[in-house]
Amino acid sequence: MRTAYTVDRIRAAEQALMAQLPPGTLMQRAAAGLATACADFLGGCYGAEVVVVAGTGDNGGDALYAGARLARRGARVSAIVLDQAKVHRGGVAALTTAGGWVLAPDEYATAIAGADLVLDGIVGIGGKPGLRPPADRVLDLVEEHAVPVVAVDVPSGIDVDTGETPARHVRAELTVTFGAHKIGLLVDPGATAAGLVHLVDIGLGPYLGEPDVEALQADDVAERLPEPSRASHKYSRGVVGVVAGSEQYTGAAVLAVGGAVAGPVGMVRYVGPPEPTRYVRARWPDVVCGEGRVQAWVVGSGLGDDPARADEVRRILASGLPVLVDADGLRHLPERCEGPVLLTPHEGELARLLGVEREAVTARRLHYARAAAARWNATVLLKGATTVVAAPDGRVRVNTVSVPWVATAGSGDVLSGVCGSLLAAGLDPLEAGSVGAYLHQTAGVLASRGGPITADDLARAVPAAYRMLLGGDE
Ligand SMILES: NC(=O)C1=CN([C@@H]2O[C@H](COP(=O)(O)OP(=O)(O)OC[C@H]3O[C@@H](n4cnc5c(N)ncnc54)[C@H](OP(=O)(O)O)[C@@H]3O)[C@@H](O)[C@H]2O)[C@@H](O)CC1
Ligand SMILES: Nc1ncnc2c1ncn2[C@@H]1O[C@H](COP(=O)(O)OP(=O)(O)O)[C@@H](O)[C@H]1O
Ligand SMILES: [K+]
Repeated sequence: MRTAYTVDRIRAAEQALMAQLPPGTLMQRAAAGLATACADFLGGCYGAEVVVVAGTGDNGGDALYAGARLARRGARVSAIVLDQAKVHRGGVAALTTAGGWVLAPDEYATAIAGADLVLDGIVGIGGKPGLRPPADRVLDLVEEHAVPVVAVDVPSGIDVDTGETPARHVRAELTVTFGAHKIGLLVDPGATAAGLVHLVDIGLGPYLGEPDVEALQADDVAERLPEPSRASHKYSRGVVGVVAGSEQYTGAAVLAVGGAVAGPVGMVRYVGPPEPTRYVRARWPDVVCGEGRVQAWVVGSGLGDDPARADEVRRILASGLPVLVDADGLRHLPERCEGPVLLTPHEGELARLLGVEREAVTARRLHYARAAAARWNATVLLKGATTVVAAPDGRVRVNTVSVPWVATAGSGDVLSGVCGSLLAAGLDPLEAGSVGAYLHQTAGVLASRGGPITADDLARAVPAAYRMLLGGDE
């Protein structure tokens, strides 16, 4: 499990650990891990040109000490000191002792133009969002010359606790973070600004407590994927009912059912009008069409605006059974949901639900997913490159495994079927949403292999992704 914490929790853990260690120990641990990661990134130190950008706090200190280590290993390391009066003095002394040097302002442009790597030590967890002068001017040069950036702890300028980027910020190829992941490294748009994230263990683990945000990894997903036993029969494995598609949107029915049959349930029921029913029957002889007992429902994709279907959605939501509500179904939510409910909006749908602009949701994904979960007393899965799943009790999971080819028409319909199948097999909405999102994107990786895919390809790849995660034969 990848776990992320607020800045306050990380600071508290740091205090507890520091009280037991000689001064400066944690910074040296951080700098050593950072220097090793930079050397790996560069593919060797000797002769590499590295520019350290050091702000006024300990983040600058980490960057300078790492620069000193790289200089000792043969790199040519210079430093841009953003404020001479407040810079970490020990860090500057270590760098110059190791053969590095501090640049004069008229040398910045040439040094950055010739750099193989810029180390962003502008601000870390003590930073407020945005970049003050002269950091912004230095970043102009870095972007102009397209120099790769390794961010120290976090990409400077992001909101570390939320992943929001309300102002100018660094875009890194790699972020080397210390002690624990910060929430803003896992949630977009901060996650995108961070690039790849490498965690350096500095010993905070025993002091961190419960995480604020979690991200499942392959072994966590494998543990959670339901598997039948010798005693299983089709009903004990779970039955999922799908209410999706209409005369106009027949594809939504086929794709949502496609996701459901690819999941762990023993049986799928489809309930819908004649035309989509014909398509579903033709495609899956194993799907039972018509009402009947189920353990969970998937409702909403491609329903259109038929009032009879809206009543059906309301009736299902009032049943107390686990329900996944997607797309058009989201227009028929009660004032507050009862029972286990998983809502799966994309940003536009969540914006409409909450009466805000889509851009606001894009900018504040964690905030609005949490707000909607609290407002409707339901788990909210906000789709996108980093999917956020927020439960009404405050727990949050994000899915950071993704492939952009999955952003294709009908892909969300497949996701609804996959997550609904997991709900019917007994997972609670937070588990079903987070496991389903991981499974769906893993199917995308397998189906795509670097090229375009259709939603149908995605559904067909879900069983292979399931098998791979369980450690079965390829
Ligand atoms: N936690 C841990 O376990 C460990 C932490 N370690 C390291 O310490 C880092 C935290 O260091 P930190 O507390 O000194 O704060 P830091 O992030 O350097 O920035 C504060 C300074 O920046 C300034 N400033 C603020 N906003 C700004 C902006 N937008 N643009 C420009 N400047 C801005 C702010 O100025 P002020 O607002 O006070 O005027 C203040 O002077 C942490 O990220 C990690 O790298 C490791 O060494 C070891 C283990
Ligand atoms: N950039 C991206 N990278 C990976 N997956 C993405 C990206 N953007 C969207 N997705 C995924 O694609 C699916 C799109 O769903 P949705 O917006 O409902 O589309 P549709 O309504 O056409 O089915 C979701 O699972 C979402 O998480
Ligand atoms: K930084």
